[in-house]
Amino acid sequence: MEVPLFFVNLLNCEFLNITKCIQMHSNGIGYVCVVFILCNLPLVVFGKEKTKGKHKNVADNMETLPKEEQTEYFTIQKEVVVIGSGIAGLAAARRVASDQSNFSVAVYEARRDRFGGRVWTDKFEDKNARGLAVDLGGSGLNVVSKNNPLIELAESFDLKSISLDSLQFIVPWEQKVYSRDDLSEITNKAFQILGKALNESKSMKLDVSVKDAVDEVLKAEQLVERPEAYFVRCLPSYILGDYSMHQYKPGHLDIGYEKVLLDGMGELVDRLLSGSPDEAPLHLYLNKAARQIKVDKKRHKVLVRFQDGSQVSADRLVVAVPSSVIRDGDLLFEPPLPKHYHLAIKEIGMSAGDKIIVQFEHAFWSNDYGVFIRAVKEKVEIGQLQTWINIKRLAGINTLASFLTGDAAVRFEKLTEENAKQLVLDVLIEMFGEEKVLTGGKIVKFQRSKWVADEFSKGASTYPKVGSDPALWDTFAQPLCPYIYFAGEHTLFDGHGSLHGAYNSGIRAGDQILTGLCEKQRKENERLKAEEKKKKKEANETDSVEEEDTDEEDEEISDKKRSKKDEGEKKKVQKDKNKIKKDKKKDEL
Ligand SMILES: Cc1cc2nc3c(=O)[nH]c(=O)nc-3n(C[C@H](O)[C@H](O)[C@H](O)COP(=O)(O)OP(=O)(O)OC[C@H]3O[C@@H](n4cnc5c(N)ncnc54)[C@H](O)[C@@H]3O)c2cc1C
Repeated sequence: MEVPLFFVNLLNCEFLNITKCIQMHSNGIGYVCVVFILCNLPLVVFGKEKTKGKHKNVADNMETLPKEEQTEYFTIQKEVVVIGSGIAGLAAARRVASDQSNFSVAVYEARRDRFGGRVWTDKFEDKNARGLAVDLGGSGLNVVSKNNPLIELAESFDLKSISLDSLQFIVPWEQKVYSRDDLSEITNKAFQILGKALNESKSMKLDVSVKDAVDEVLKAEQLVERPEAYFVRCLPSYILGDYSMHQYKPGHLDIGYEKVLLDGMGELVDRLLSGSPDEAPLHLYLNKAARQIKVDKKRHKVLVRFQDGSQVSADRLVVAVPSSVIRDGDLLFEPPLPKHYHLAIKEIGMSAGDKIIVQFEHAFWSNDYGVFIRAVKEKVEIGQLQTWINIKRLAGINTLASFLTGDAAVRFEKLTEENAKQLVLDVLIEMFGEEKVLTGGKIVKFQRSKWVADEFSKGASTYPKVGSDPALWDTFAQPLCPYIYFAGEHTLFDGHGSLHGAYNSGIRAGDQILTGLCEKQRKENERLKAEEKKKKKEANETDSVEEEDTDEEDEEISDKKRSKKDEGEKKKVQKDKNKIKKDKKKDEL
């Protein structure tokens, strides 16, 4: 065999030349196996003896295939790389791993010490902590969403879920506390206000924020100082300030997140990684922050370069990092993302949101309620520690968890640990009174997230800003065929900003790869093109046939004309002959 030429071809991944090279020199002796390590193909098997089936005459067959499929023809397993080990990335990887005979999959995660992304059951400080008591990221499973597969998934993993029930609404400056029937009257009225705001905004062409639309209704109906007004102003969509009223649906953000897992949401992502007993664990690489994604058309691969200088190549890539990471150019694409992807990522809102968890020596709050909501008066307090979850009621630990949303989260992240703790105490004193809070003793544990400052999340979750269109989210539902696929809560509108949305997007990306969406689309495009070409050709042929027909018709016409002319001429000749005869007779006479 012409060894140097073979290697030149191998280095360039010129499969067609390699096969020809081997065919020329193997003289039909058995099979030749080549491991295309350089080209990152797992195994290629072919031979001349095999007369039936796929490998009968490889070189000839290959020539009939498009270049891109020449690689695929030989590849037994396609390599899939997933960037980002949030719930979306893990769902995509798990889905792809379900077809092990055709795909191998590996997940690369930027963080050094954990996976799960915005799901973070932080057991670092207390390894024996009940997961729920240390959930610093997404934890509530939406029960009103018809599209929430996580409830069933948690059940299949035998994870116990519990419901947050019994709400108490506290209006501190009025020293009023509402619960049960009183509260359901307030919440009903609050949602009537929202409904009115929604209807009025729908009649307007221009979109407005939930906040502005609600404020308008409150002002018009003189409800500003009513408890239902205080309640509606506690809703996250109001707090965010620029949440689109046109795109508003209560279940997206404000209601339904009532079920939590006793062992924490981290347990669910653990199971996605490790799999059920009959599944193999996923391959996960931590401390691998992707920096650049490069499509290598020559090799029909996509390369991922990491911050540490290493790189991997893959046949298919799932990008499951938060939208903010792409928006800020922390992950570069070569060729660059198409313009409409950039536009979408810029227009999609990213909320600021955080959680705090505080454990006391003793519980000083009532265990009759699962959730406490605090109304606020001052603008600066909007979104600041308004909703509190009673972990004691759920897991028997003297712990409360609370949230920061919008500007309040950004400010809170900048506070020192001491100042943050002090603010928490101040708020609790306002809600429950100093005397009671003092009975709680010391703070024994204080944990908080900083999702905005975190370079791998840069915020809590996506939401529709005033004037935005759901189609922005769906932009990322479409892969950059055939190499790059997207997953993440920011890649589908139905479920954006949620755990179930992230999960569903991962399953979608996995399915797009498994079912060969891009290949199908390419074939369909080719079919349409061929059809169009055929139609054009047929149209041309009809034109020329028509032309031929016209010629014949013309000929017919001219024939007729000619015969008429001939007839005319014959008649004239006859006439002339008769005249001559007559003249002759005259002359004879
Ligand atoms: C405080 C808070 C509370 C929430 N509460 C709820 C709730 O109760 N219910 C609910 O449904 N949703 C909730 N959410 C939203 C929910 O957590 C998210 O929608 C969901 O977790 C997003 O998952 P994801 O996989 O799309 O993204 P992520 O979980 O963010 O995953 C992306 C992954 O990519 C990694 N990454 C980033 N950059 C790179 C890079 N360059 N290279 C490699 N890896 C990279 C990140 O580290 C991360 O692991 C909450 C979110 C927050 C922050």
